[in-house]
Amino acid sequence: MALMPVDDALAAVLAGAHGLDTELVALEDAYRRVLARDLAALRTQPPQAMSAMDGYAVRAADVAATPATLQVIGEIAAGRPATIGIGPGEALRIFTGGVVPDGSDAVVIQEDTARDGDRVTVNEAVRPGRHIRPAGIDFKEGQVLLRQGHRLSDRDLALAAGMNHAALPVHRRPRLAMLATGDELVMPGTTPAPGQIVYSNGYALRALARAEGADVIDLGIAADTLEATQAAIRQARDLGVDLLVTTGGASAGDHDLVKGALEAEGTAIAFWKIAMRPGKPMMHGHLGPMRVIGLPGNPVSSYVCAVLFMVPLIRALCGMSQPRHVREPALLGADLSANDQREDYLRATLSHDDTGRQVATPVDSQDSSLLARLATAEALIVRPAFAPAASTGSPCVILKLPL
Ligand SMILES: Nc1nc2c(c(=O)[nH]1)N[C@H]1C(S)=C(S)[C@@H](COP(=O)(O)OP(=O)(O)OC[C@H]3O[C@@H](n4cnc5c(N)ncnc54)[C@H](O)[C@@H]3O)O[C@H]1N2
Ligand code: MOO
Repeated sequence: MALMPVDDALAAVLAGAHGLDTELVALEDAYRRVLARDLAALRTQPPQAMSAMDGYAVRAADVAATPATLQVIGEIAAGRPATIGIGPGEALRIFTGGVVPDGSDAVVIQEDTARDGDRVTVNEAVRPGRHIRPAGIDFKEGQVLLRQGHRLSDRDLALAAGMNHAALPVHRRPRLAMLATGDELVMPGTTPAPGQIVYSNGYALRALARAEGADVIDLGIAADTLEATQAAIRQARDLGVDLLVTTGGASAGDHDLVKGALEAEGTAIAFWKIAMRPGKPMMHGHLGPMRVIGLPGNPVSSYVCAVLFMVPLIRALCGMSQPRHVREPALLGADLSANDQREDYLRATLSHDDTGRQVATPVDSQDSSLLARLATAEALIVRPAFAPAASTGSPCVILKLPL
């Protein structure tokens, strides 16, 4: 198969991927979940005009000339509206959040008054409306404030609460199974024998998948045999997961068995090998309703491919209306040579120049096995295929990595 352009590969991965079933979750559990329908306010906020300050509810006309002395006829606290209104020459003591009484059109802050028994002298004039939050200034009943396909931020939860929703309709989390391959892999904390490698990829990938909203099942490490790899693939299928992510065994060597094992289990491979660096041997397919992403084994390759393909796919299955990454402009912090036919994703650190513009500087080695450089990187510089040489300070496009 020919190398597939990155854009085409992403389109293939996202084809037909939509939000999964809808479930109702308590507001407390809805952080970063994706709304399954538009959300309208169940109430008007504030429901009545309210004072923004502690002071006195007055008629602005009564205090147009100062000092003006008014009769204090009662008190209003938040949650305890007055049963009376004010007439000419009258004021009501009011506290922040108190409902502005009938007859009043302004609030004078207490710092601008002098109280003497049941009389108050106002020393500063106020214009009508001063320190009053009109009814509905935040939002009105029926107003749609949060849209289907939107991932809920912390502020959105407060807004939804203010709208009087105790539970929210969201798409269920995609279920993702992660399978590593490689006889050479041993778990962190053990003593590797000569030639063995500590298993690392899965820790980043599972954290990334969970942060994007997936429920992740770890299928561990399959031995480098077709039987073991096929058995693990069947296990994922039988678990009914939405997405199987494999790492390693994706390229052309005698021990790279993932594609063959997937095909032997009946997976329809949509593509294998992408015109990108790192990550060329990535593959994607469907085994019945289960989607499969086969990531390369090199730690950087697996991570970059996961960011570029697994993350948008999880977002789409979570129901996000805009699952793709947002790219940003930056300036190059180093000279780059001309690129070849593979779109390049260079690990880079970020800084700012003295005018505040973002500068992306590639880390000193781009080898796809280098975990330490990957951990230092804050962004990927995206270089199109056949991009000409570019010098320090010239514009580039970046994709920020998760913090
Ligand atoms: N003749 C060719 N050789 C290779 C090609 C090619 O096109 N022709 N492609 C190269 C590229 S590009 C990549 S990327 C790698 C990816 O190969 P695999 O997906 O088959 O990965 P493995 O061989 O299984 O592993 C590569 C490397 O990464 C280590 N690894 C694997 N899994 C993990 C893990 N979970 N944690 C830590 N390290 C892991 C593994 O031990 C190997 O060192 O292929 C090139 N070869
Ligand atoms: O894609 Mo490989 O990741 O170039 O090493």
